[in-house]
Amino acid sequence: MVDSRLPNFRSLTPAQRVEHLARITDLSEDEVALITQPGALSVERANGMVENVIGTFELPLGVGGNFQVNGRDVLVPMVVEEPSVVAAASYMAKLARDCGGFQTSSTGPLMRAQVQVLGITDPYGARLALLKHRDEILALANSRDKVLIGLGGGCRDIEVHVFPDTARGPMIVMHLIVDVRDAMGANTVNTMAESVSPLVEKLTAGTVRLRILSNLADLRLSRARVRLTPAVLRTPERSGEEIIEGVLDAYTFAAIDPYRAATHNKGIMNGIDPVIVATGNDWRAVEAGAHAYACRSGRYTSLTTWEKDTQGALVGTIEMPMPVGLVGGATKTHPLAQLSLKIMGVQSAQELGEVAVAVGLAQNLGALRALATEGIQRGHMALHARNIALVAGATGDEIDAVAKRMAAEHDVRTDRALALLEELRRQ
Ligand SMILES: CC(C)(COP(=O)([O-])OP(=O)([O-])OC[C@H]1O[C@@H](n2cnc3c(N)ncnc32)[C@H](O)[C@@H]1OP(=O)([O-])[O-])[C@@H](O)C(=O)NCCC(=O)NCCSC(=O)C[C@@](C)(O)CC(=O)[O-]
Ligand SMILES: NC(=O)C1=CN([C@@H]2O[C@H](COP(=O)(O)OP(=O)(O)OC[C@H]3O[C@@H](n4cnc5c(N)ncnc54)[C@H](OP(=O)(O)O)[C@@H]3O)[C@@H](O)[C@H]2O)C=CC1
Repeated sequence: MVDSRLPNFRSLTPAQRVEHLARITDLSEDEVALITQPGALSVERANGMVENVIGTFELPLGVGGNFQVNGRDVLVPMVVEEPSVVAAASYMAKLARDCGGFQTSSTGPLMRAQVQVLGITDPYGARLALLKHRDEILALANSRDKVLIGLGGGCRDIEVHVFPDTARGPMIVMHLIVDVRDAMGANTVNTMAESVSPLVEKLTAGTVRLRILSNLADLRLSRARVRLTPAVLRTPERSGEEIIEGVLDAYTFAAIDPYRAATHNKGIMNGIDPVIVATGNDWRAVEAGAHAYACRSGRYTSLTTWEKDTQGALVGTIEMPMPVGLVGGATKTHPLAQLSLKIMGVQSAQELGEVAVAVGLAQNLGALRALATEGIQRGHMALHARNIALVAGATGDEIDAVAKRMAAEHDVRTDRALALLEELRRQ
């Protein structure tokens, strides 16, 4: 079993980190080379993925450490350009593991496809016509994807939503509810939606326009819960109780105010998107689902909840759509995507979604804890300082030397980095 606790990982060189990772996750020499050498995604392969390709664009690949999910240690590959994200997630995962880590669950992998029908005068009558022929519609949808049916997936049900009075006249929207197993499922459900459209037109005497999945994947939810005692949260400067009160104040702000909720949820996605990108999944789909779900009550609010239990411990939860796959899209074409799954040791798309939301919950706590106590700048800017040093032209040992001076001075700016670099080079 992998030990995800990574003490001193930060003080290793990237090569030493990969060596450690390879040892504990059993990576082959070829897999190590994929991580360490540039060009894991060849231009030839990239050219097969999207259009007008002229090259590839690399981003840092880090590892979120310390995660324990349902009692299993998980190393989390994170592709992200923003400093302090990996550190904050690892930090909160370290605290959480002392309290049993993250407990997760999820719904089945059910996606929705929408079929828009116009040109009808009796939308409620058309609804009943579709519901009456539900089995026929399901059979037709399921005749299209033998592989998915063989894997135990397929179209499970239909819903019909009526919009009796729109700017374009009465409209009905039929949803296909499809179990997409280990795929993200967009192409799968879109094919089904297109294939049932002639039957839908026949049954409703209407005209079908759009046939496309819904990114509000509210039937495909992943959930995570974490519980941290005051003793675990305590720092030399502050009691655990004080930190919990601060986190609860911060959460309440996000729960009541959409201006704050947008930033709060961005902090959650700081943790989730890097996992989605590292596994070759469609982060726009996950982002769209997250924010639409955050608005499901009609008011945009927090994707997480934070509360205090009767023993005074902080309890955090998250629930959100997680349309991710282990197959399909770029998950098998980008060589590093499958490697990320191997490092995580996940066996199903559901498990991947659950790990991703656990990381999002940890990330949210990392930001709230910092914001409600010392402020975000100390930890974040200290790590961002390395970026600024690079912008100023620092190389090799100069990067850390310049970054440390700026962090110590609480003055992280490019002009200061340039001055420090000049000073360093004069010595
Ligand atoms: C940055 C820390 C973690 C420092 O915090 P610290 O107290 O200086 O950390 P530490 O040195 O005591 O280390 C504690 C643990 O953190 C991890 N850690 C610590 N440093 C590193 C590092 N260099 N490399 C790798 N891991 C690191 C590591 O796991 C370490 O344990 P160890 O393994 O060493 O026993 C803390 O200040 C923090 O969590 N800050 C919050 C940062 C954050 O949220 N960043 C997100 C970007 S800001 C944003 O975009 C979102 C936001 C804030 O707007 C969202 C919102 O408003 O809600
Ligand atoms: N609005 C959106 O979010 C949209 C997103 N997209 C894109 O769609 C792509 C994802 O679509 P998706 O349908 O997942 O991709 P694919 O169509 O590439 O893969 C799904 C197919 O893989 C096959 N398959 C093999 N093994 C499994 C398994 N274990 N579980 C499930 N299916 C399996 C199935 O049948 P078979 O082998 O017969 O194919 C299935 O239909 C992403 O690239 C996304 O960006 C596209 C349109 C809109």
